Amino acid sequence: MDLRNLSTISVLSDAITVCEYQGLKVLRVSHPQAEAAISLHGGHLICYQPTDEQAVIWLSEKAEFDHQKAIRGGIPVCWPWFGKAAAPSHGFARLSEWHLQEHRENETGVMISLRLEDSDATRTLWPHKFQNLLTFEIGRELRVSLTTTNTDSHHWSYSGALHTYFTVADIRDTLISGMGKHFLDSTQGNIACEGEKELHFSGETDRVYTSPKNPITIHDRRHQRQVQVSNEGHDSAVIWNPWQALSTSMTDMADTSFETMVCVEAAIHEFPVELAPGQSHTLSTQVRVQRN
Ligand SMILES: O=P(O)(O)OC[C@H]1O[C@H](O)[C@H](O)[C@@H](O)[C@@H]1O
Repeated sequence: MDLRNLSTISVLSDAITVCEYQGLKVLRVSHPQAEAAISLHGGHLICYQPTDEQAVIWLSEKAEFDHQKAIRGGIPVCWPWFGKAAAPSHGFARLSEWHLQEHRENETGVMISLRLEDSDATRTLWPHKFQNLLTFEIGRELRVSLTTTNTDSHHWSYSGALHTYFTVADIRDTLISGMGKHFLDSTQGNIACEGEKELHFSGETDRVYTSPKNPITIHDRRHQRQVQVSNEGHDSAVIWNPWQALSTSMTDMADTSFETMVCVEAAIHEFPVELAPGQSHTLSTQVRVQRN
């Protein structure tokens, strides 16, 4: 996505502009340390590129910008469940309109916070009151934090993920370390497996790593860089690449675009977080690029 193609609605500050892109409202961040874009539909970060660095976050060239759909790429917020535990898949947060709560900036970067609360529409899908604050800290590094508060009068629990899509030069020349050895293999009916310390890619990969370390490192050998992903408030790391056949079957992915992406997701998967009235929990992911 070329951020210059977004049409300006209003200027919020030196670094933040409210724009329109194919009917969606997008906050464009242009700061000496980094460029980024966040769609209010989904609370979805769709671009992040530190200055003098290649794009870090992957966005499908065929992504559909539509209020009814999730955007393919970026950082979808999967909440209050992960996957097909209920409908819609990955929960309703990535399909909801988020609201700007707060923004700040200084010489190191920009902070933007978005808010999503329960409504009649969310309560028909999930009968609980909540408040979600989603905070983006954008600079040389990226940090995304989802703080969930139970605003209801009864306990409830949730799961989910910050489902980050990373750009790589070539998935066949990429390896991942730090995700631990134990995983559930979604391509084989979620059987428990033990893998190697490094993950190489040669086919569809859809794994829930259940004892991940910090950081998980994406070794992008052709870009001659390492992307370090440090997660908090999670219990698992999901690693996903759909490979050729699945990419071809998806209307919002080009046939070969699996070659330039990999998802490393901070997930609450194994142990749903239970919150008493008034309690909060934060799930976060931090992304740092290091040159070889
Ligand atoms: O197509 P979506 O609903 O966005 O899901 C995309 C992918 O998300 C996760 O990584 C899951 O582990 C995959 O099984 C799923 O295919």
